[in-house]
Amino acid sequence: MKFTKMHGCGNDYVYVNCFNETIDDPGKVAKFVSDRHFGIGSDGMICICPSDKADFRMAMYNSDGSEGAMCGNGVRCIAKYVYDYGLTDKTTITIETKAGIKELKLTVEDGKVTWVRVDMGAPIMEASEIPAIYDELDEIIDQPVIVDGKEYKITCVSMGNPHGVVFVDSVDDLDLEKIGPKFENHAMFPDRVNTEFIEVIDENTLKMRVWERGAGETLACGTGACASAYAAYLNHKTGKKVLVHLTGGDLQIEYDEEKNTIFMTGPATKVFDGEIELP
Ligand SMILES: N[C@H](CCC[C@H](N)C(=O)O)C(=O)O
Repeated sequence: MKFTKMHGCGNDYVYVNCFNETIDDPGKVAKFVSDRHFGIGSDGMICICPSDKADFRMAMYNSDGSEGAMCGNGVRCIAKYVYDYGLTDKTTITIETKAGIKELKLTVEDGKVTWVRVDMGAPIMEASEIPAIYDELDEIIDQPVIVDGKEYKITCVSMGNPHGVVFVDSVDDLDLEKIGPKFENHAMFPDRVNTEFIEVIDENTLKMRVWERGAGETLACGTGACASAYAAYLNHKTGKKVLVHLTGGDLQIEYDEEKNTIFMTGPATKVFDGEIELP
């Protein structure tokens, strides 16, 4: 199987051009290639597929083989892939995902895509749609949750995939390996959850660490940065536009209230091309 290793702010995936490759059991292949010792090493696998509704279609799989509906860093990298490899010459493209069709605007320098702005769509707060269960609440905003004997306050947002946003005093002090899985598998999230731990630096800046559903701690999460920026705005901690410092880089997130949509702008980077024999 031919592949390209790419990342957005260090959130790395194995990208497969499914115009040329056929993958019978993508969940199993994702698990194999993601292994950092016995495989290629990545947070998961992303398939770039034809679409009858948009220019391209994304299918994303976590490193544990589970399928995710949406991936913010992934759609930016697909934009770079399809432009740089000549699958399109358009600088505004649409990508179909399991969370709807996203529009992306590409910045091209010296013939290559460097930067991508994505219309990520509306944040979803309805608990049943996330899905998240908290008493009879329709929306879960700044609610106490006890994890590992400690009380945290959580705000739940879907960006097409489920997120729990937790504001903390310092993200550096967290033992994510210990608390991450407890949030991910908490009884309030029937489909598990991606958890963002957020330190508010000032009204324009957030610092974030993430424990992703199906992948563990990753260096960045685009949908998570959007969910966190919206949660920070809802909780009156920031304005509508913030810079999010993630472990592997920065993303600019802007909530457009009039359109009720979130714009995410960030880098997309190719690491290398390769070929792997699948077991
Ligand atoms: N890293 C991705 C999100 C992956 C989400 C996945 N872990 C799930 O929802 O199961 C991003 O940049 O948005």
